[in-house]
Amino acid sequence: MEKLSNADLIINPDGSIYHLNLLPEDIADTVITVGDPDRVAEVSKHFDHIELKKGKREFITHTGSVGKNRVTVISTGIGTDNIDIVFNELDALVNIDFKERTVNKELKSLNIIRIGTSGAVQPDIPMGTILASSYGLGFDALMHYYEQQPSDNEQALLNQINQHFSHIEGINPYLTQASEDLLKQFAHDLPTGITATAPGFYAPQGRQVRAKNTVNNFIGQLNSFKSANDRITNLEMETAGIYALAKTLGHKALSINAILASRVKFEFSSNPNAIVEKAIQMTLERI
Ligand SMILES: O=P(O)(O)O[C@H]1O[C@H](CO)[C@@H](O)[C@H]1O
Ligand SMILES: O=c1cc[nH]c(=O)[nH]1
Repeated sequence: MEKLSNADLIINPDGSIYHLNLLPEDIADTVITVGDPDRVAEVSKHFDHIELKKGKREFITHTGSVGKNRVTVISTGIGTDNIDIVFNELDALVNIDFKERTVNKELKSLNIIRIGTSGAVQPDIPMGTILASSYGLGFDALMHYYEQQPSDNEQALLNQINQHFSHIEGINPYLTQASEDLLKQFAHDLPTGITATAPGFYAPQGRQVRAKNTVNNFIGQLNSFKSANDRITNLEMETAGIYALAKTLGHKALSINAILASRVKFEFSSNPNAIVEKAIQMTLERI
């Protein structure tokens, strides 16, 4: 079996993976990802027991238990460039033999749930809503570097989306569906919709402060997309990369969004922590 080189798979002298600073035994099969490193403790404060706290850069990890379930919570930082690092390294921890530098014969599939913050682009989704992403729609470039095999359903929906956005130069989105199993377990009673993942917070999410935007009324262009059963509900910066890389690597993923902003009503929450806390409690109760 082909060995992975020292430059492709970087293992620290203590046997941990390069950026996450974790050993294979440090992570559970259920992994919660959050963007903000400070949110890791906000999740693990609800654990019945914490067995491990580690970190490096923006990647903070706590592993512990919720009832009988072992759970890891890890921060990704902001953006799909960080998702590239976190997901490849989480996968390496469970699917690569670090001593032999070879891929394991039997591959493990993790259950990965993001608890993130997001802005709504539809007028009927108010601030404070907890919403699950039925699909992740990536306006960033991450997945153009990986081979993908969209399902017929994903390809058909992406074709309609491409047509809708065809007049905007330089946009070439990718689309991946949520894990149906995780949707059933965590989000059967939540509103759902397509989550658009942007490669930035300001102009890439239609915000204008001082620098001038090239795309006019991006929010209007997002919320006017309609197919038979699907519409774009919200904007953030990681979900599409998470769904696409998880699928590529054989893991299940679901994104739970705490809606902090209504982009159509020009509102941003004055108490974002309360909305995030609601999303955390709801997710942990369903593990
Ligand atoms: O609160 P998190 O999980 O970081 O998610 C959202 O908040 C950040 C921007 O403020 C981006 O990472 C976006 O995806
Ligand atoms: O509007 C928002 C709110 C949170 N996170 C984002 O990326 N966008």
